[in-house]
Amino acid sequence: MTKLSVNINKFATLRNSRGGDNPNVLKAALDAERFGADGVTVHPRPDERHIRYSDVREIKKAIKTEFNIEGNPQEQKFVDLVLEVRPHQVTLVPDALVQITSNHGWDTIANKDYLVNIISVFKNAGIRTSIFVDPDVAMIEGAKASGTDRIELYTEGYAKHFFEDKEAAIRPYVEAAKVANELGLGMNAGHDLDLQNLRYFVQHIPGLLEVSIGHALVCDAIYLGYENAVQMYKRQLQ
Ligand SMILES: CC(=O)[C@@H](O)[C@H](O)COP(=O)(O)O
Ligand SMILES: NCC(=O)COP(=O)(O)O
Repeated sequence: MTKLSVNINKFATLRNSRGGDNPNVLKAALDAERFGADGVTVHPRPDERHIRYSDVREIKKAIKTEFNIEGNPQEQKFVDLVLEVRPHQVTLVPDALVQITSNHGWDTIANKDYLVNIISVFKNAGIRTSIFVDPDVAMIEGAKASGTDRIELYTEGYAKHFFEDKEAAIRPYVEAAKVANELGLGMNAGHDLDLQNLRYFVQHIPGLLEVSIGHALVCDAIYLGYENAVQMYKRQLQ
């Protein structure tokens, strides 16, 4: 069954908005796993707008399920943090500092040499690697050449068009998944997945190992309760 990794970035957004420690980010991570999540994801951005490097170190000491750290390895301090903390998985995301959120995958062809090198650094440290990619067959093939363990399909395009034409919205992802499975690439997915679009996605993407979900889940938790929200997302994966 596809695993759920809860991205707790937005708990940190709320905490930072008042300069205190409420909500406590470590508690959000531990509660996610207590409520049934299979893992926790954080995305410490260079400006620490939400998750701080100190949060990452604190969570690593206490987490019992899978820890996934996302970020851009072109920031040396991100590489240093990941090698220090050694999470189960690192997900490489090609975000520029100025981006409000992640909005594209790697050009795995243009960045092949760079990705081969940085992926080997993390793999040699015993950390599973995943790279954020668009549902583009050429990029999936390029990901295989990079030596990464997994890809993470960037699902904003699917979410954006889900209600207007879900068959069309899922089509590129089905194609990408077919190639990833043929190449023996592990497959994760994430970005803008929610309670409305998640089940259809999981039903149509064979071999999907993990979804990482944050923004919508935290928004749902405000209205439905955090424990209830985590369990509602888990039920979408059954
Ligand atoms: C890689 C990805 O799609 C998400 O983890 C995204 O990075 C969320 O980042 P924000 O929480 O800063 O929007
Ligand atoms: N990798 C995707 C992720 O961790 C969460 O993305 P979102 O659900 O906050 O859009």
